[in-house]
Amino acid sequence: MHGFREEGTEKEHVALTFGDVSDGAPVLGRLHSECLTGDALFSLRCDCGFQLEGALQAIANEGRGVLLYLRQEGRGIGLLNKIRAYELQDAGADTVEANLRLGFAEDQRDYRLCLPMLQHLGISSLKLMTNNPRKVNALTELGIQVAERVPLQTGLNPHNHRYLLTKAGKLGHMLGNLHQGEVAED
Ligand SMILES: Nc1nc2c(ncn2[C@@H]2O[C@H](COP(=O)(O)OP(=O)(O)OP(=O)(O)O)[C@@H](O)[C@H]2O)c(=O)[nH]1
Ligand SMILES: [Zn+2]
Repeated sequence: MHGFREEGTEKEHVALTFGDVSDGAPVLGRLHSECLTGDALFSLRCDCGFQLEGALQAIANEGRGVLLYLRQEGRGIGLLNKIRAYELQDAGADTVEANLRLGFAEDQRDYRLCLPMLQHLGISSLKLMTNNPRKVNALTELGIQVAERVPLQTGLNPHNHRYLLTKAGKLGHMLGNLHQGEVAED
């Protein structure tokens, strides 16, 4: 485990590595944005906890990989604002509309902080586990090669179905099999 402090925000980020990641070959990796509710409190409103567990399992299976745990709670708006956004969503807004109503962009994340973290670890090429094209583009622009995008689709349930549809429809996430009929109702 490697700890990093971001200049300016003073946020503390963490990298977990498994095996030798600095030999130059593409590394199975995940940029995971903090989600206290999903990652630690088992919320079913999103897919974050399932993705975190799935990514760590995949890295363990591969015997080699990296997870950057980025303190970008709520797509960068912070925990308390995410709770406010959830209240708006309970009143009918979707996840993007809620952010906009609170005066934020739909996605406030900035991935530039990943570059010094990956450089420190000797990683220049990733097999990136994500459904989010913005992460692929951001890393590529930073000069990190994305040798492969590995889909990370897991945790679909009745509570996050609408949220995932919005991510696919408005945020460009590459998610297949989101049809209502395939979701068991509770
Ligand atoms: N503002 C806001 N943030 C949310 C909401 N639900 C989850 N999040 C945050 O969204 C971030 C995860 O982003 P996602 O869009 O789910 O996934 P991603 O990281 O972009 O893409 P993947 O790599 O495919 O997982 C975490 O920081 C969560 O806290 C929501 O309704 N509103
Ligand atoms: Zn989440």
